[in-house]
Amino acid sequence: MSSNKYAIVVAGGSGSRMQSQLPKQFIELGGLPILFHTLLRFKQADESIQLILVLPKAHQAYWQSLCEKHSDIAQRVPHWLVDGGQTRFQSSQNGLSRIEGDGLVSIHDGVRPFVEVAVIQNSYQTAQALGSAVVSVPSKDSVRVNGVAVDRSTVRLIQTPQTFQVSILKKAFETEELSTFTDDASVVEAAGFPIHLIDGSYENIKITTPEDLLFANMLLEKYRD
Ligand SMILES: Nc1ccn([C@@H]2O[C@H](COP(=O)(O)OP(=O)(O)OP(=O)(O)O)[C@@H](O)[C@H]2O)c(=O)n1
Ligand SMILES: C[C@](O)(CO)[C@H](O)COP(=O)(O)O
Repeated sequence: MSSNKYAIVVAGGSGSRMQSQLPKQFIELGGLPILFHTLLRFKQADESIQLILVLPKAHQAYWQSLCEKHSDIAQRVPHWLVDGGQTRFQSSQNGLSRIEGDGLVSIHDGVRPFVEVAVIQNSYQTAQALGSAVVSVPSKDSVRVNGVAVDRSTVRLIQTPQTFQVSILKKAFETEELSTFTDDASVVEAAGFPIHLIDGSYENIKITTPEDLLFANMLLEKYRD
């Protein structure tokens, strides 16, 4: 298998649940837009990772202006810019179309800036060995499906990164989109490939609603030196 490593950072959504004027991926944490924090984590994990950033066309000029404003950081995270799609599935697909040849590709939500470097590294190592690696955590709450209690120990909450052999992910994305495709692992599984779960962490939050920003700022404080 080729040793090329890619990361597709999807930030093509509209962030409607955040109810903020500024698209949520551009909101600043500690003076730096969220997206830069996320991109930096991948370069910290492995400098050889080639970054592909998926952004709506309408946000790209603003992103370029942020790259100029934060040029010292921007030069540490060189990336290809790809147009966002109508859905997350289409955004992943657009990012994937930028990759030629085989290797490993991680797909990660642009709004999960607290992913640990060790988790990213483990995801590439596991995908290298097994074809896929999907980050997950146990549920801390009790769980009911359609009102019926289920054994919580059987439940895993799924995060990103989700890392795959490029050829597997490309084959999986040849399909028509289904409403059940809420992440990339569900696309890969529907194509008949096995999914291997690896441990994530509760700090790897997806910044989705306003209260997530409160927690994000607390996390930032925790790691400030
Ligand atoms: N068409 C889309 C929809 C989502 N995403 C990305 O997928 C990640 C997870 O999605 P979510 O947090 O739901 O973001 P939004 O779709 O932007 O938010 P909302 O559902 O609140 O509108 C985000 O980084 C988002 O930008 C994307 O790249 N393209
Ligand atoms: C991909 C994901 O972050 C895994 O938990 C999640 O499925 C994205 O869901 P969203 O509704 O698009 O935020």
